[in-house]
Amino acid sequence: MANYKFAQVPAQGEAIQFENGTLQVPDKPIIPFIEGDGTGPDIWNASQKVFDAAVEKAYGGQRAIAWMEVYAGEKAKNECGEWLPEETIEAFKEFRVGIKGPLTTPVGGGFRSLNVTLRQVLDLYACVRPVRYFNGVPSPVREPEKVDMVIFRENTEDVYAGLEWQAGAEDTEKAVAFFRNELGVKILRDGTALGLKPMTDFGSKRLIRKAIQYAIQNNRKSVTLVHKGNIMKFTEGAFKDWGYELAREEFADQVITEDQLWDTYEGKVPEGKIVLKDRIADNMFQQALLRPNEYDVLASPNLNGDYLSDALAAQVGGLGMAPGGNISDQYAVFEATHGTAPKYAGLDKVNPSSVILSGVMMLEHLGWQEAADLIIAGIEKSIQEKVVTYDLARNIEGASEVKASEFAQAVIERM
Ligand SMILES: NC(=O)C1=CN([C@@H]2O[C@H](COP(=O)(O)OP(=O)(O)OC[C@H]3O[C@@H](n4cnc5c(N)ncnc54)[C@H](OP(=O)(O)O)[C@@H]3O)[C@@H](O)[C@H]2O)C=CC1
Ligand SMILES: O=C(O)CCC(=O)C(=O)O
Ligand SMILES: [Mg+2]
Repeated sequence: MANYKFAQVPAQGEAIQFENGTLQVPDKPIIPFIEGDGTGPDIWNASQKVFDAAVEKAYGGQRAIAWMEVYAGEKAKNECGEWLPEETIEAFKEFRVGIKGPLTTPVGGGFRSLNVTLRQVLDLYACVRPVRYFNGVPSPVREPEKVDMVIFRENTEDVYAGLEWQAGAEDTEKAVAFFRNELGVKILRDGTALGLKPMTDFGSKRLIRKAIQYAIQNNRKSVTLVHKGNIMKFTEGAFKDWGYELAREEFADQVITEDQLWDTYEGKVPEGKIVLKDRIADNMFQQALLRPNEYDVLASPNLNGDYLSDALAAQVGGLGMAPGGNISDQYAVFEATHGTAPKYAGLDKVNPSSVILSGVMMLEHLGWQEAADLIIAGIEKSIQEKVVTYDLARNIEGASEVKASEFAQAVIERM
């Protein structure tokens, strides 16, 4: 076991193991969690109660989560003297499955995103963000029930990797000189800033593989590659090409392309096949609004996936309803799609459903489906009875607006 200086390892729990490619989950797994910055503590406190109540109700004490707080962000800076102690990363490795609240990232300077760092150092290569509609949630679109998509966003590469050089810095000038003199790039202005957009077949294919496997295992209809390959030909265009190549190499029996669908199958999807499509990203944003029922699993490079996540979340009620998980073959750290929503920090106000639903994904990942189902039932009933937080209440007539903690209690009472 790693040597923990700040975190306390719970005495009554065991580590999840990974054997022969699968998780071995004990009845009392130790699950590390990061509370998060801003609204993080409010949401976490509400969510944790829901998880414990659901597990208790589903398994009558035979199973329980042994929570282990680990530190990152402002709390870590205050209590451990650093933003992301090494032991936090060690804990997510040692215990394999964890959950986190949002962490603040300064804009335009300061430290790099701790969220992105965690994804990179743990190599959590797939950011999985399901977008589904709960009956009764107010939405800006006419038929939100048609939205049922799962975003698989590449999580380790692309401009999101944070490889940037500041305007005027010595290294930047060297790089600019290299591009001008060695590669003949004429259009770089003096004083330019630079960023790199690294993308590989390895990184793209493992993400697209996970998306296709998910589609097969969950009887989904299609996987759409979302790219800007007309403009960024060798990065985003290659993402698309690598996706089709992967489908040919590894999923020839299960996947047909959209061209094959029309050329060979006259538009009728053969039983048991998944259609692989691609859309240029700007078009995809309007397709998602106008024809959401034609889209199902989406696979995209990192930045497109970031934008798509918030845009699609809006269609089903907003970021308060948007869960996610960062998943690799061995490790997983679940987290909501949204950030710290700082203006609401400490008000016990924002919607904890995002983190509660991220916990549902975590329980499903552990194979604890019964507990996950109880939570979904509790959320559905609370919303049907119009017991909701401010974000939904502001657009539901006759709603009872409750605080984050009260919403969690309402879910527990309705499980
Ligand atoms: N994974 C992570 O940890 C992430 C961290 N961040 C970081 O968070 C910080 C703030 O980012 P910002 O751009 O303001 O984006 P946020 O996602 O934090 O908030 C944007 C808006 O979304 C709504 N919202 C967010 N969460 C909830 C919720 N739980 N319930 C209801 N509504 C919600 C609020 O809308 P309204 O104002 O309409 O009420 C809020 O003002 C930044 O430092 C950013 O880098 C951002 C994204 C992810
Ligand atoms: O790390 C951050 O601050 C932002 C991350 C983000 O927006 C996301 O992952 O969706
Ligand atoms: Mg985002």
